[in-house]
Parts: sequence; structure tokens; C-alpha cells
Amino acid sequence: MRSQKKPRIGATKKYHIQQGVMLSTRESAELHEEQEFIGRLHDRVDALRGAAAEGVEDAMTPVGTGMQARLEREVLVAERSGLLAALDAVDGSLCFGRIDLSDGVAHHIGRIGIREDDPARTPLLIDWRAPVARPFYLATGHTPMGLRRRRHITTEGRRVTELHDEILDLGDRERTGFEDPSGDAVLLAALGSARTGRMGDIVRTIQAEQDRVIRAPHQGVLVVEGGPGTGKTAVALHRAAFLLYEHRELIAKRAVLIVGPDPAFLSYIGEVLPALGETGVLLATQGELFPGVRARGTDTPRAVAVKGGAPMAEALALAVRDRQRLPEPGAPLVVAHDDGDLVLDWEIAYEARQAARDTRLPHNLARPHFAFRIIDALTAQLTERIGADPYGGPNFLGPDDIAQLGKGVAVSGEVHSVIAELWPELTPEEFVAGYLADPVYIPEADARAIRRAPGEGAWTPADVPLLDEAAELLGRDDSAERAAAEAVRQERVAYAQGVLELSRGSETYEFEDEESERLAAHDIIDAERMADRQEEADHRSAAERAAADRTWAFGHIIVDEAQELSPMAWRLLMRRSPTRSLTLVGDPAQTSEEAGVGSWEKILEPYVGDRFEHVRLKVNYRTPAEIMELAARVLRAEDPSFEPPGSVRSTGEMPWTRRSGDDLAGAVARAVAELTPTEGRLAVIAPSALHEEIAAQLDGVTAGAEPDLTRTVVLLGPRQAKGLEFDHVLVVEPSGFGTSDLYVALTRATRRLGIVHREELPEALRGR
Ligand SMILES: Nc1ncnc2c1ncn2[C@@H]1O[C@H](COP(=O)(O)OP(=O)(O)OP(=O)(O)O)[C@@H](O)[C@H]1O
Repeated sequence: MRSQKKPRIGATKKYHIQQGVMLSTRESAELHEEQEFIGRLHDRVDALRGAAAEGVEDAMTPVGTGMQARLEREVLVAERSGLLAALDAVDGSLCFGRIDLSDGVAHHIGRIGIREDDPARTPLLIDWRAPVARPFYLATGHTPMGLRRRRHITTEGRRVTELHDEILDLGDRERTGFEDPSGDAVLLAALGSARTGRMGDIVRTIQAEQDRVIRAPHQGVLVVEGGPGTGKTAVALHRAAFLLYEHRELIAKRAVLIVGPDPAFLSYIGEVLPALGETGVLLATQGELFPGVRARGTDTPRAVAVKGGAPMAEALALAVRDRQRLPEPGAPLVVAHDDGDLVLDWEIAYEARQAARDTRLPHNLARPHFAFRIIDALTAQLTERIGADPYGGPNFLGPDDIAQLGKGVAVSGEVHSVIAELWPELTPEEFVAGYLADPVYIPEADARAIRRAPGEGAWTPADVPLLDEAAELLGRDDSAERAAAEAVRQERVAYAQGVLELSRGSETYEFEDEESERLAAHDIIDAERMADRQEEADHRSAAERAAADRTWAFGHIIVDEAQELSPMAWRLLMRRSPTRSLTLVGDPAQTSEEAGVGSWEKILEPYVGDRFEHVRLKVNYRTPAEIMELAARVLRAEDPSFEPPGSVRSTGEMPWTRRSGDDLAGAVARAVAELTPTEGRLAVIAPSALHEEIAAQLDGVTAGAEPDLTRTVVLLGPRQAKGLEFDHVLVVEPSGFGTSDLYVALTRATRRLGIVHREELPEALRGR
């Protein structure tokens, strides 16, 4: 541990630029220059915002009725609304840095790129994701990357409040007066600041090891592993923003999916990307990944493990085959028909089933093949009965008669209900509900753990991968819908064709308009593409469309707390990423006991073999060294060689433990009163069984599945605390936690940690 050498919070020199503080002439000049720049930048943003707002209004006002005008209008509205939203979102702390190059050029760095309103569209503010901005994050005195100086700029609204300079050219004697000798004042201030219950972005202070992960190539699978507080989540979110910027065409169109462990976590991280001006992202828990199903139910840990286990895939596949039935041999089904009863025996059904299975199509798509064979066989039976020559000659019926008979069989309600009985059309929901009512092809003990009577209990997150698996096995016979959609498309093509012809006729008119540099519609587009574009323009954003489409292939998928996902969940996610463009973020030491696959190799082997990148983040930015030392003892009790990530800070405040006597909730209430911060947040992390008792003693504090993390005091179960952080944490009755849950709970605080207990403490926490 490096705690001895670490600066203490508050011990770093700060350069607060306030009224009344004496500044040297040089400092005043520097400050004036930055203030002047920030003013100019905001004036430009105001102008852009005004133009965008006006543009949205203009674009919404119809200027023409043609297809071209409509298309352009829709595109303009979308573009300008997006620009407006981005400008509004990034307004706070728009510019946060400046790099001065050795050749005298300087660039200001910010959340988005802004250009001057001049003919050359000179860059005014460089987007943090642009290659030019990279030295801001990577340059060191050892490798200055062409930089003389790096400046961090802190603003409040439009006022510059702090400047921190780092000299990167060690031969440069020039000083501004704002030098930060340690180079980490801004980082430490960010880490020590009060929490709000919502994660903030780290764009001002991304560290070099994090920058490399954020900007790694998008193809393939990247595993980001690291202990608590190493910034895995922050890095993953900034990576999403980077990929959307770098590959706007490729990735924004297909959207980015971010999968997190629960709704509270998603609301915790939900503001990071909008603050970076990015909205093309779908945030979802596992329970939300099957459109139309909101998985609100809960499972026992055992049921979660069984439902998530790899053998479920095979069991479901076999269970689907069981729904393709045959009559008992020797007990044929009799089908009433106007021309006399028909007999459907084992042989006929067997051959039809074989032919349908040979297509290798999913159940519902193979069903028409089964039906066709059955109808064919029954028609042959009828033909034989009606047209047979009693004297053994050829059948009296001609092809037209036979076709007529076939039609009669094909539309017979009786025939249809027999086919439905032998090979029913199934929805994933009815199939999985049926399977859970009577689980087969798994050991009886496992079946007992997941058995659920039809209609009993809600869908659970662990059911979602089963529903998705079932949807794959069953397929959806959407031929009727597709035929209808194609008919609509053809109409649209015909309409577009008409528009293009009109547009050709008005060619001179289009080009007479000197102001307009736009090409006429027919120069750039044919009718089919125009029809397609109209369809695209009609639609929702990529993220919204993706949310509603089970078969959507995402541009990139980020999985947080990836160590928690089951083999069945991985199958689901990999279907959503046919190109295997994924970032997986996790910490095996924080895996819940019953969850997970075990190792990244095991998770990924079925999908990409050993072709994945693996990086480790090694610095803990959240938990002070004093708290981390205690948390590490919990894991060392099981694995003496365990090494936690090194904390970047120490606070001098030791974590404390307090025994309560009988009135545990009373002791918790007293500790909460002591710890409740005037600013920031406090979490009480306690076994769920104690929540009611504890909540009764805490004013205005409730427990529940979706806690409001923005409240000053929050009561959570250990699993709910995963991925979150608070200024202060009170852990209650740690003997009721599993090892990894306890490790998670102990590593959530950025400042202070207290432990209150009535029972004996776990061995690792004793003696404090
Ligand atoms: N470069 C940075 N600059 C400022 N803050 C940072 C930086 N890196 C990480 N942090 C902060 O450290 C805290 C922990 O980050 P994060 O939640 O991403 O860690 P994690 O590795 O996902 O942790 P866990 O596994 O415990 O959930 C957050 O408050 C984050 O904003």
C-alpha cells in the first residue's frame, strides 16, 4: 500500500480565485485571458443554441409539400433538436482544459467540439474525444507529447474559479503562478467532493490507464477488470461516448446497449452520458431485455442458479421437441370431414414431423411444413377413397379434382385443430410458463427449485434469458406481417417514383434558386432508397427501436458487473451482438456466491475462443486507504494472497465498529444521526431481514426494490449496494453477509465507514 506517501484530502494547495484575493500581475493576466475565452465560448454557444432553436422552428414549418422537402425537414428537425439537447446538457463546465504546445499553439478542451463562426470554421473548443485532445490525458514530464503545459480550468457557470497548471517541458522556465506541483489537485478535489446520489462524469480527470481503455478499438471483446473503485463503470461509460463519437455512422445507427445489475444502478449512472452530450444509448437490466416483459418477480438464489445454468439451453430445446407430438401407435386420430372421416395415424404424423424437422427451422417456422405434409397425406387418403376404381384401374380423379379436394382439407377447421394439437404454434411466454410448470430434462432437485404453477408469480430477471432462448427455438411466423409491410413499401416506392418524376419536371426551378446548393432529389436518390429513407425518417431513435426489437443487433454492448451474468444471460447478449463488439466490465472478487460463470475464459470461450483483450485497472479512486485495508482483510481471510487495488487517497479517518446490545435499530439510528452529512450522502447497508426494524427508527427512510439514491440517507441490502458509492457508509450486522457481499459493502464509502453489530463480528473484522 502507498498510503504513507499519499496526500491527505484538504492538504493540497488550492488556487481559489475569489474576489479580494491578491493575484500577481502575471496571474491576473492569465486569469483575464481565460475568463475572456470562456466568455467568448459561451457567446458562441448562445448563438448556436439560438440558431438551433430557430432552426427547429423553421424546420417544423412546412416550406414545400414534396417528398424532398419533407425528408429534409425531418432530418433538420432531428439534427437541430439533437444539437440543442447536446448544447443544453453540456452547458455546465463546457470547457475544462487547455494544452499549450511547444510550437506556441494552444487548444482548449471541452465536452463537445465548437467552431468559430468564420469561413474556415476554426475550432474554438476541441472535443475531449478528438485525437488532438489526447495529450491532455496522456502527456507526462517524461513523455510530453509535444506539450509545454497542461492547464485544468474550473468554472462556476461562466466564471473561472480555479486554474491549475502542470509544466511538461522541464526546460521551460516560464511560470504562470498557477502551477500545481503534484499535478493531482484537480483529481483529488473531484474524488473528495460530496456525492449527489448520481454518478458524475470524469472527463476532466481521466487517467492515462483509463484513457487507453476508453479509446481501445471497438472491434472484438474487451474485458476490463479491476477492484472496487478503480473506475470501471466510469471508464465503460466514457468508452460508450468515445465510440459514439469515433464511429458515429457505424455505432450510433445501431445504438449502444449498456447492461447493469439493477434499476437503482441504472438510475445512478443514467446522467453520465447525457452530460457528455450523448443520448444514443439504451440502458437496461437483464430483466428488461425481452421486449414486452417487465420482470418484476424474484427467485430464490437456487432458482437463479438453475435457470441461469448452461444445461437449460439443451433442456428447453428438448422440451420444444416434446411439443411436436404424434398419435399413439395403433390409436390414430379421426378427423371429421364433409366427405367422410379421415384417419391420421402414427406413420403419417411421423413422416410429416420428420420432414418438418429436417428443415432445421425453428418450431413455429417449421410448422407450415408439418401442416403441408399432413394436409397432403389426408388429401391423398380422400382421393383414394373417392376416386378409387373398384376394379383396380387408375384413380378416376384428375389433378383439378384433387386440387379441389386438397383445398377442402386445407381449410377444414377439424384438420387445423388436429395439426394445432400435434404441432401447436407457441409464443415464448406460453412455452416458458408451461416449462416452468413442469420442468423436464433437468435433475428433479433442480426442477423443484424452479417449478412454478401457471399464472403464479411474475416473470423474474432469470426468466428473461429463458424467454429469449425460447423465442430463438420457436421463431416467429411473421410471413403475413412481412407481406403486409412489403405491400406498404411497394406503395411508397410507387409514390416516390411519382415524386421523382415531378422533381425532374421542375429541374430548372430547383437550380434557379441561387441560394440553394442542394441537388435535386433525382440526382442523389432513386425511388427505392427514397422510400426506405422515408421509412427511416418516420421512425424513433435507434435506441428506442432497439428497445422494442428482440432481434436488434447493437453497434456495441457494454456489460457492467459482468461477473454476475449467467451462461444463459450470455447467450442472450451474444445474440444481440453478432459482430461481437463488446466491453465487459467486472471484478471477480465481487461476484455473488450463486451467480456468474467463474472466469472470463469460460464466459467467452463458446463465442470468441481465446480472442479477447484483457486489461486491469489497478488504482482505487473511491475508497480511502484506511477503509480499503479493512475490506481487504475480509477477502484475505479466504485467500491470504489477495491484493486489493491501491487507494489513491488516505483521509486519516479510521473505520470504526460498535456493538449495540439488544437494541440494534436504536444503535443504528444513533450512528446515522452522527454520520449524516450536511452535504453528500449516507448509506446504511444491512441484511434485508433487518430493513423494517431499522427503517422504523429512521425518519423518512424507506427500504425497497428501487431506492431513491438522491436522498441524504438511503437504506440498502448488500446486493443493492453493488456499483454504488456514498460519502459515508454504515454497515449493519456484517455476520449476516456473504464474503463478497461484505467486501462490496465495505468498499462503497468515499470518506467514512462505521460498522454496528449485535451478533459476533466476522473474524476478519475483529480486534478493531
Ligand atoms: N479519473 C477519474 N477522475 C475522477 N474520478 C474518478 C476517476 N476514475 C474514477 N473516479 C471516481 O471513482 C469512483 C469509482 O468509480 P467507478 O464506480 O467507476 O468504479 P468501479 O471500478 O466501477 O467500482 P465498483 O467495482 O466498486 O463498482 C467514482 O466516483 C468515479 O467517478
